[in-house]
Amino acid sequence: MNYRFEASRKEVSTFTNQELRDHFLVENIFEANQIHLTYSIYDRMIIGGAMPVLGEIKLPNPEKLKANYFLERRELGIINVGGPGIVKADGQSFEISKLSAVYLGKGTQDVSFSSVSANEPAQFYLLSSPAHAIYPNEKLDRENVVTVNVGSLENSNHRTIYKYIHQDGIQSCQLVMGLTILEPGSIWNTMPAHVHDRRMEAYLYFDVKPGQAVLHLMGETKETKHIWVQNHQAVISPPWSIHSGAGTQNYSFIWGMAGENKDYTDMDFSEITELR
Ligand SMILES: O=C[C@H](O)[C@@H](O)CC(=O)C(=O)O
Ligand SMILES: [Zn+2]
Repeated sequence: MNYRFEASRKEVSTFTNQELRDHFLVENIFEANQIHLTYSIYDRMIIGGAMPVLGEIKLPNPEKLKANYFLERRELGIINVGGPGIVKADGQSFEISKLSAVYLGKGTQDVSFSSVSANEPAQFYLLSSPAHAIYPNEKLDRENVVTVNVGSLENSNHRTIYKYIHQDGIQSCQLVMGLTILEPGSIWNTMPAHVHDRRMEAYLYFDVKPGQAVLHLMGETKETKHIWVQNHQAVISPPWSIHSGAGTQNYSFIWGMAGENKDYTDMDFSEITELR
């Protein structure tokens, strides 16, 4: 498991492109038959991916957690962005196709991942935050997810927000998770930009078409920075940072947060004309 420590606002404002990438970009999420995990010190979120091709892969118990098992003091949100796959949790089996999700609560001991077909491997995106209470393990199929249609083609930000784990959805201790799909011709996510000092956020960009990329924006409103992000790469957003992006074409991304509250609408917006 990789570690990503904090960087101050002042420090970030002086970062070179490479330093910015080293701190905030997670390049390796999905690798055949592997689980990759990155531990961010921001709200102690673990960001990762599991891509089983042949057989099962187990959720490990990284030494750094000093736990008896991964979910001893944590909860886990899983969204599949690949082919149909199976999540096994203490003997219970959840089959999920693309864009369906599973929540696993604190106390779940044995977790493993497999694909229905090696020709179309599942790609499970993983987000885990510390948990103090047990909430039931649950699956949510894509067709049952609460959606909100926002933005407009005129503003190049027409998109649908799918909310999975949040105040009024799957219950969790602090994890909030969902995804956003941009319509063809729309490229901007989260514009007007916002911050929520109360929660960190992480993004996984997916369904970025071959040859295309996303310009992810971060930093303070008056000191913005950018990172070019490829398909299936993730970015970590500190609680004080904006998180927004413009693609060279439409794309999708999974967002996830942890912190003070699970209120999706708790955002402090910036005026677009205030951005620097
Ligand atoms: O705090 C919420 C997150 O930043 C995202 O859900 C925003 C988003 O998906 C969008 O506006 O496109
Ligand atoms: Zn946000």
